[in-house]
Amino acid sequence: MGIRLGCIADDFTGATDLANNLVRAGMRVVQLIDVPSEGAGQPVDADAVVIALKSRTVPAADAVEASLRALAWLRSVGAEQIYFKYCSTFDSTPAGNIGPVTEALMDALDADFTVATPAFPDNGRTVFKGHLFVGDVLLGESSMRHHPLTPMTDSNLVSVLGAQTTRPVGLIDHTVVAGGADAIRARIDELRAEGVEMAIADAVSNDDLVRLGEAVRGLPLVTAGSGLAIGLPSNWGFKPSPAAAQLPPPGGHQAIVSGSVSAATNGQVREFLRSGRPGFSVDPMRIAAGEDVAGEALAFAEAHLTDGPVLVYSTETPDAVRTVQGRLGAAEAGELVEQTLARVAQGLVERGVRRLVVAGGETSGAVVQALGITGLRIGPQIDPGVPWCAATLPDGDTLHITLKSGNFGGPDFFSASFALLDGDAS
Ligand SMILES: Nc1ncnc2c1ncn2[C@@H]1O[C@H](COP(=O)(O)OP(=O)(O)O)[C@@H](O)[C@H]1O
Ligand SMILES: O=C(O)[C@@H](O)C(=O)COP(=O)(O)O
Repeated sequence: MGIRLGCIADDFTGATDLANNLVRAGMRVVQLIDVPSEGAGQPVDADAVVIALKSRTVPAADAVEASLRALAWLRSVGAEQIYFKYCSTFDSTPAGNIGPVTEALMDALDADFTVATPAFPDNGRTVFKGHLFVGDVLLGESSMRHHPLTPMTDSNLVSVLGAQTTRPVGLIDHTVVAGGADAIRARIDELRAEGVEMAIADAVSNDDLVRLGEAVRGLPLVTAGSGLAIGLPSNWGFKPSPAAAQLPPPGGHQAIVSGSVSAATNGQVREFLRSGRPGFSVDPMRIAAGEDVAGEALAFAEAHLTDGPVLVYSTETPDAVRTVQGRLGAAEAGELVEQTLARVAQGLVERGVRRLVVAGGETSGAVVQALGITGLRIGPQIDPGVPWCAATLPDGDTLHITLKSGNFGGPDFFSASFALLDGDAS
């Protein structure tokens, strides 16, 4: 059996989130970090392949180029349908990258229609009348309005996507979705006849995603958060399986590296420190001043690693982040912090850490690249959208790693993740 679903994820936490939902719906999934170099990685023994890119916040032309390279590779291994995965909060700007990447993939696949839905009800992301809700509030009223790189102030996804593409954008609203796959297909035909090429699809429950999944069977391209993955595997006869993939037994020291500035991560960092666990705060202004902040963080960690998990974090409140960005520039501050945290992660692994939690999508990209990881095996789910994974380090050792999306996970996520790993795999 060949590759059924070929997936292109625009960040690394998003990729494991998607892989996790596919595994739980019964597919065997291989997750690759970036596009394999020519000739590498074939043949692939899996039902789905997820290629993790770091393309969410790069210039649109670079995101398009990387996504088309990923597409070419996925087609070379025979993928039957392509899934472009973006954030469940539709993180993007008027310049992209969701619109431009979708257009480029449609052109390359000769696709005249695709759907777009970031809905992920298990994590409180629902779409109704084209408007995205985060928990009980509209996207534009949620903490995402303060995001450092992709502030989301408009909740109407038809207009958000419309601003990023020259193609007409329509809506498959909830009345249609509730009517089932035939009704959705009829609406798609109607939109096509009107010249619409992309449509935001409403979904407020997993049942809606299952109905949508059935309806988009046969479309060459679908675009979504990770939620739609719940509804696709059954198109090929895969059955949901609560038994997440087994990972090898864990060992080694435990650490957390957090560069996420999302509201949920702020709460998780506060909770970890409140419970008396050790944490080292990384100050971007000190990095910019040329101080050896990574070295200090590693010396701190080394003194505590034998007593349990240690946290190294740059996580700060939106006000503090804005102040730093005002002084250094948003992109420059982000880059400085990402590179420092990536060096810290490398140093932690050199000091025997083999169970590592990383918080934040951009941060995870920097860390995984610095560690030389090329693929991940998906293990048990800690919280919706966040699985433990196993990676092989360049020296052959196994690292258990979880890449936590900024706004995912309960307040005690850090402690709970280590407890789950030890309970599950020991
Ligand atoms: N204290 C800080 N000041 C300014 N920028 C920061 C700070 N801490 C982290 N950042 C940057 O903010 C961005 C956070 O993005 P990401 O890692 O995707 O997490 P999230 O989206 O959950 O906030 C990264 O580029 C990170 O380097
Ligand atoms: O879809 C989602 O919300 C996540 O999979 C995701 O992509 C989150 O990104 P970060 O908040 O940047 O971790």
